[in-house]
Amino acid sequence: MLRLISATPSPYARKVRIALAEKSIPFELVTEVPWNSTTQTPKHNPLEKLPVLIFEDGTSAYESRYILEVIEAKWPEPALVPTDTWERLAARKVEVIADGVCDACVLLFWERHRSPEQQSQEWIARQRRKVDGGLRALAEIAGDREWVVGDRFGLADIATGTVLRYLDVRFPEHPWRSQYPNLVALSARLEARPSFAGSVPVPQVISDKVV
Ligand SMILES: N[C@@H](CCC(=O)N[C@@H](CS(=O)(=O)O)C(=O)NCC(=O)O)C(=O)O
Repeated sequence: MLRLISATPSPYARKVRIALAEKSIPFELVTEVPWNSTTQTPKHNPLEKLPVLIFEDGTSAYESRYILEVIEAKWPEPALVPTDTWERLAARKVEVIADGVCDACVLLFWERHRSPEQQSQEWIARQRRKVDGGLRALAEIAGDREWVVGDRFGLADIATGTVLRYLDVRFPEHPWRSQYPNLVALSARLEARPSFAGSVPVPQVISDKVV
């Protein structure tokens, strides 16, 4: 059985969970805390990050963007990336922006885990700028169209939907809902899909000291 190492808050893992669900690919969800010493992730990814997709032969794929490319190659229908080269590249650019906002949220989250005197306000401000800039770009790209890129649901919607809901977990005070009504409407449409409803992110308990 195909296995996916995931974590309950992970937006990167949620992209993969949604893609597998949208393609009706059966898999075992292995939920863990990659920040605890009990994690199995390093056995399958030398970079020690989840998500990790583990195939029946024991080989693994890691880095969500790469995992999604592998899934698209192995199970092409229904397609989640446009066939047109430039539309496909537009969708991948949306994923770059969305992942970049998630990356900034992760850095912000850990900076805030440091003792107040250790926290760098400059570093926090820098990450917040990346979140604000990325959301602004996503709002401009999405506009008021039904789908973020092209004329059907796909990768760009998965990436955008997952980062928006991830903010509720890691950056709940961010005012994106008042800033971007178009993203609020898009998020509501996407979260109504069974693949999204079945993978809503929630915080996890981290027992080890990480920073
Ligand atoms: N670029 C990676 C990021 C993955 C990532 O940062 N995963 C986190 C967990 S979560 O933030 O997504 O919940 C992790 O495993 N971190 C462990 C580590 O960085 O050592 C991807 O897209 O897969």
